[in-house]
This record gives sequence, C-alpha cells and structure tokens, in this order.
Amino acid sequence: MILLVDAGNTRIKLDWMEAGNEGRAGRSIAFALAEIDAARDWLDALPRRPSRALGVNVAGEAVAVELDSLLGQPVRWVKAGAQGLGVLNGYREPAQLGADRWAAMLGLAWHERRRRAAAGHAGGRADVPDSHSAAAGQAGSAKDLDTRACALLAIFGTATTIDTLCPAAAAAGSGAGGEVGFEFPGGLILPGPAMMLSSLSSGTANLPLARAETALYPTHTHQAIATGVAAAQAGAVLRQWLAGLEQCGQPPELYVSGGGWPAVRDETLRLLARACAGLGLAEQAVHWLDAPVLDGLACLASQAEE
Ligand SMILES: Nc1ncnc2c1ncn2[C@@H]1O[C@H](COP(=O)(O)OP(=O)(O)O)[C@@H](O)[C@H]1O
Ligand SMILES: CC(C)(COP(=O)(O)O)[C@@H](O)C(=O)NCCC(=O)O
Repeated sequence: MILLVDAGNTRIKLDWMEAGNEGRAGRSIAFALAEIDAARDWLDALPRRPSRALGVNVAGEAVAVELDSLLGQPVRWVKAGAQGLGVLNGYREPAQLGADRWAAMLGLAWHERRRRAAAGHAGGRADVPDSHSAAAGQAGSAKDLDTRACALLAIFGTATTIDTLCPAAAAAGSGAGGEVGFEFPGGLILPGPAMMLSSLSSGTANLPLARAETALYPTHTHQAIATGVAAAQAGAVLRQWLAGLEQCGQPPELYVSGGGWPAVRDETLRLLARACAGLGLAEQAVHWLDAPVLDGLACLASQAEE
C-alpha cells in the first residue's frame, strides 16, 4: 500500500492506493496541521501499514519534517520535471513550477484520457465517470468529443492556479504506452478567494472580512467585497478559457477543485454560461475533481511500480 500526500499552504490532503492498482482509494482526508489528531485517526484506520509514501509539498520544509514524523517514514517528495507520463512542462525552468501544479497536470491528463476513452466508446459523447459534473444552467453534462480541445484546471486553494493542458503535436508528447500526449503551456497564479478577502480587511482601515452572497449590483459593503472577489476569480478562469478556445478552436473542458470553489462557483458558472451564449456555443459542463494532485501522484506511483 502506498500513501499519497499533498501538502498545500492551508491543508494537507492524504489518500492511499494499492500497489499495482490504477487510481487511488478515494478515501482522502484534508486537515490543517492544527488538526493533526484527525490525521492520526485516519492513519490508524488504514487496512495495513503503507510500504512507502509519495508526495508533493509547497508548504515549506517544516511541514515536510512534521509529515515524515506523522507518517513514521520519509515521504518521497516529487518535484516538477520537464516531462513525465506523456505531459510536457512548458515552464522556462520546469523545476520552478509548483510540485502540486505539476502533479495536478499529470492527474488532469489521466482524467482527460479516461474521458476521451469513455467518449470514444459512447459514440462521441463524453462525460467524466468518477467526478460529478456541475453543468452550467440546465444543460446536460455530455458534449461532443473533440480531441483538439484543451483542458483547463482551476484550483481555488490558498492561491488560485489556472492551468491548461493542450493535446500535444503527435510525436512530441505521447506517453510511454502511445497514449494521448499533452503539453502544459503555462498558467496563472493569483491569491485564492480567502486570501483576497483577508487582504482587503487587513490592508485597509475600514473594510471588514466580508461574508455575503454575490449580487449583480452589490448594495452593501460585504456584498460588494464578496462579489468583487468572486468576479476576479471567475474572470481569470474565463480569460484562460477564452485563450484555450482561441488556440484550439474548441471550448476547453473545464475542471475545478480546491476548498475555495464554493465561494466562486455561482459567479464562474454564470460568467461561463454568458460567454457560451454570447459566442453561440452550447453550455459547458464543469467537472469537479476532489483531489487532482493526489490523482497525479497515484499515476506516478503506479508507473514506478512497473
Ligand atoms: N475546513 C476548512 N479548513 C480550511 N480551509 C477551508 C476549509 N473549508 C474550506 N476552506 C477553504 O479552502 C481553502 C484551502 O483550500 P485547499 O484546497 O485545501 O488549499 P491548499 O491546497 O492551498 O492548502 C482555504 O483558503 C479556505 O478558503
Ligand atoms: C502557487 C502555489 C503557491 C499554490 O499553492 P497552494 O495554493 O496549492 O497551497 C504553489 O503551487 C507554489 O508554490 N508554486 C511555485 C511557483 C509556481 O508554480 O510558479
């Protein structure tokens, strides 16, 4: 059994997988360091003692040390590489890319390959079997398979990251088994929703830490801030979605994740639906992934088994 570890700046996510299996168990836990007892209980309830641990850490060396001690064994910490599992890393200095973003791209490639394979079997209709789709508006969650379309993953964590995977030109990015290859051309980093909210309250004399629903025309301060933050997040997603549409000639497949998603969900779906309507496109499904970083680590772990 292999432990999978995603140490983010707010929370640590853990899951496990059986060696030789594809995919992780899907029994993940998310906890802050202050909640480490919950993680101990989770570890105690595992069916067996894990033989090894594979992880990414963007939360600093002290967290890595805490985790090695919690897990009772040294974690093998993965860094971003120039390529791996059929994905090319377009960062100028590949190792500068956050290890979590790299693992998430590997996980996204895995989900996209599965979606495409399922769509091929279903006669060109695509869906993601293991993640529920939050369709914008009333539209169905399936769409015609177009292998030119890119995939976009927005993770609303401590920071928000919005990263694209483009199908790679035939030979360049194909994986070891000849599966579809992808290229990560680059992506955005901005403060996550909670950090945007707290920066306004800590950096001004009068603004509160806002708690409110969004509105088209906000009429009080809490609403104005909550809406401004959601609009900034959704606007950044739409920017990259439009970039993918321009580059590939097809609407990108949009995946979302992270603890901050509920705060930006409505605004993102509304903006995307309006963009599709304005462009004469069918409404897009939005696929929720609970832990794309752990999915990527599971892919790496199963490859290392071979
Ligand atoms: N129970 C929770 N504990 C901490 N953060 C939470 C919780 N529920 C939602 N959040 C939100 O999720 C964000 C962290 O999301 P997460 O995906 O775990 O980020 P990271 O990977 O950066 O640690 C926080 O900024 C906060 O807005
Ligand atoms: C952007 C991040 C802070 C996101 O961290 P998170 O919100 O998941 O805790 C992390 O991926 C990171 O430190 N990246 C290094 C810089 C880069 O990716 O370019």
